[in-house]
Amino acid sequence: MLPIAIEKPVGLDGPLVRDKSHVSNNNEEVPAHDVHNGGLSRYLPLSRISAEVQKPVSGATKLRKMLSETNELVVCPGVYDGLSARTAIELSFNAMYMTGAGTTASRLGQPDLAIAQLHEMRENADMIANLDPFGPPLIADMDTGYGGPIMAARTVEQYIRAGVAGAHLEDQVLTKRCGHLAGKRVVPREEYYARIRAAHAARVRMRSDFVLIARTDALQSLGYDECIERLRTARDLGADVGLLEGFNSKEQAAQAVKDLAPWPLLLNSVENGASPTITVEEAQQMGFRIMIFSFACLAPAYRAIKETLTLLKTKGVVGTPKDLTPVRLFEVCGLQHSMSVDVEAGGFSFANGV
Ligand SMILES: C[C@](O)(C(=O)O)[C@H](CC(=O)O)C(=O)O
Repeated sequence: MLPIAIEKPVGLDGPLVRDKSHVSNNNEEVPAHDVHNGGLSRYLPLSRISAEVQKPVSGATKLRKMLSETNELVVCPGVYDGLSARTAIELSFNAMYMTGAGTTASRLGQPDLAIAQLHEMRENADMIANLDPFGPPLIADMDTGYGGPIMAARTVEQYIRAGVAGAHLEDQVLTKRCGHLAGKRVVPREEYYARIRAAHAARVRMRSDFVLIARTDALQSLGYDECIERLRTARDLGADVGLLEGFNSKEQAAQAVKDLAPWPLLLNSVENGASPTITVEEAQQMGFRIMIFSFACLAPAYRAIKETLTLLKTKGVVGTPKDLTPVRLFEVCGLQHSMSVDVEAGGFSFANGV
């Protein structure tokens, strides 16, 4: 189900090469922040580049290999903008998830109700997926595919060109809503299958390792057996991974893994949503292969912003911790790399430091 296609690596062929100091003596990856004091730089200076240095591999190929060559659970924090993605990269997560709910909230200030469309989603995913060509692969939300089969295919093509490693495609009606809200409606089986066929055909045409994740939201209205039927058919139509949205219980989640084995399943963890909280360890034991935490960044960001703005409103101060200097925040966003680009090019912008 998960063969590795031969694919031209996505990323920059030029001077951006991975600093070998990230690899320890026993060949294990050393977290970037341990090496570079804040995950500042993953790139070698031009002067240290030689022929044998590692080239970037596409996120799609990386993700497919994680699924086909290991038994690990791929843990993906849900990121929604540049800073949350940079933070996940700083902490050396193996993969990331771009949440549609978070993209809609942060870019449009709107709820997760089919308001963000393909161009907003693609643009956000493109930015996040390309922050670090050597970084973690990005799984993205592709909702309903934003139309019929033609749009589902177009979405896959655009996501692949943007460097997205994989995405989930669901069976809700086009006027969809967050999977953890009541009142969801799904399209008939054949309409869903046409979306999946179109998405799979697009990935084959693009000769990409893009990981197609079939999601069903049918549990609420049609029940568990219908979900298993839909996912089995999606698998047979070429989907690489399954996602049953909104489990009612831990037992049901474990049962779905068994019923669809050995096909890999993704678990969407939305704390305080429709499903019980399942820990990474529990998901691992159940046999899930990917776990996304959709609200991992969005919910705490809202809380922190609100607390800070309340302080500003009531006390007239912001109260930023002393170590959170502007330089520190810019470092998270690749300041050192930007500076090295200028210096290597003979620029003078940083002759007097920053
Ligand atoms: C996974 C999801 O599609 C997302 O956008 O992150 C949402 C998350 C949410 O709104 O709770 C979903 O589960 O539908």
